[in-house]
Amino acid sequence: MRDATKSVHHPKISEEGYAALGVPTHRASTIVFPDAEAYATRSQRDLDGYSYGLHGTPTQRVLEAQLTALENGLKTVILPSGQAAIAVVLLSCLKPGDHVLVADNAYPPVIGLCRNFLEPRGIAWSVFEPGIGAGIEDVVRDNTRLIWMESPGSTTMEIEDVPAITAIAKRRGILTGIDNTWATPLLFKPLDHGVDFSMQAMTKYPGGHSDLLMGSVSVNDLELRKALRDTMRMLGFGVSPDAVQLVLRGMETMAVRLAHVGRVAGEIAAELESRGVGPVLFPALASSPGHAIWKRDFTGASGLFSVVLPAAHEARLDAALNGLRYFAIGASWGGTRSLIAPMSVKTSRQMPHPHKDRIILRVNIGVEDPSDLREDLDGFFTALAG
Ligand SMILES: N[C@@H](CCSC[C@H](N)C(=O)O)C(=O)O
Repeated sequence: MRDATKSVHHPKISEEGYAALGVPTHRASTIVFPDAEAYATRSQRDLDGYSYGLHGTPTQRVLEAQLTALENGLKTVILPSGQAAIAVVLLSCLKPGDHVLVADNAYPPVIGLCRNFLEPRGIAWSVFEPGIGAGIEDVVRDNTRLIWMESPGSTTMEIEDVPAITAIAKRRGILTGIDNTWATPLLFKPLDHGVDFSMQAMTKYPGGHSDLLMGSVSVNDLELRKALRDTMRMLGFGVSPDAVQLVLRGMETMAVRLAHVGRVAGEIAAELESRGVGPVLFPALASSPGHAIWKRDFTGASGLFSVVLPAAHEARLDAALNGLRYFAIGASWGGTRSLIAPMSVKTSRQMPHPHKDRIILRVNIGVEDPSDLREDLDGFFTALAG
């Protein structure tokens, strides 16, 4: 072997006696095969096997298996973002002539996907009131193929009656999916409640440090997993093993972080409600829509809540935001840093909503000292009140 060849052919070394706690980052585009026949038959390999880097390396397989275990599922796929995960669910099971029912509190880009991508391709959509429960029976159509839920919903935080909806969907042969990003499978396990597609944006709590994008979908049915993987293959969707490694690391502390931010968010949300800063939207508060269902179905709360800004305070919002010391101004959430993001549901919400014309402040509680956070919020709401 000459030098140039030696330079690219890595020597085999012994790994005997080596063991570490972290998951190795296996990077690959090319997967190599032991012989010509193995290469020729690579497409027959099991979906959990290896054929091309886009479809996963052992690093991805570890994360898929770990999520499957947490979700009480059978299989999991991982996608480049939460929105990509939602899109792949919809594209894997809808065809022209079908209809999809979407919760009116769904992440706004889901409505954009329905309006701007599905509808021009002959897939009908409509929204349902998040508190509809068993009333879903009245709004499903003969061609409804999928019901898409989000509980609690983006920004407005209503909890949906998932068991009531899935019971009716099953009887009518309709698939169901949910964005479970707020709760993660640690606080709510959708598959246990009859949901077919349990999706979460791992961008948030599993990643946990505001530095990556990823999504996952877990299922209990091999055919659904195959349809998801086929769709991903056609669209060329895969995830970087480096990002997966960061999620695996983040997940090791997720239970501890969630318990902490859920407790602090609960205390602060209750304090803000008593102070009368405006309606506080947080499923753990008795005043929040769907609180009784949250108590029945969830094992806890995470650290994200919303505060509806009174119209009289809007003019002072920018100055109040600029005065924050510890809260950063930013929209994504679930990381270690506390955030405030002014949001509006004016254009995303299809149905009437009491806060449709208001600015809604989405508050992410991070892992800073709660006393610093209280001080910062005290100054913020004092400045808003004028
Ligand atoms: N429902 C959640 C998460 C939606 S996806 C988040 C992110 N943009 C991604 O694509 O990973 C929310 O409302 O934030």
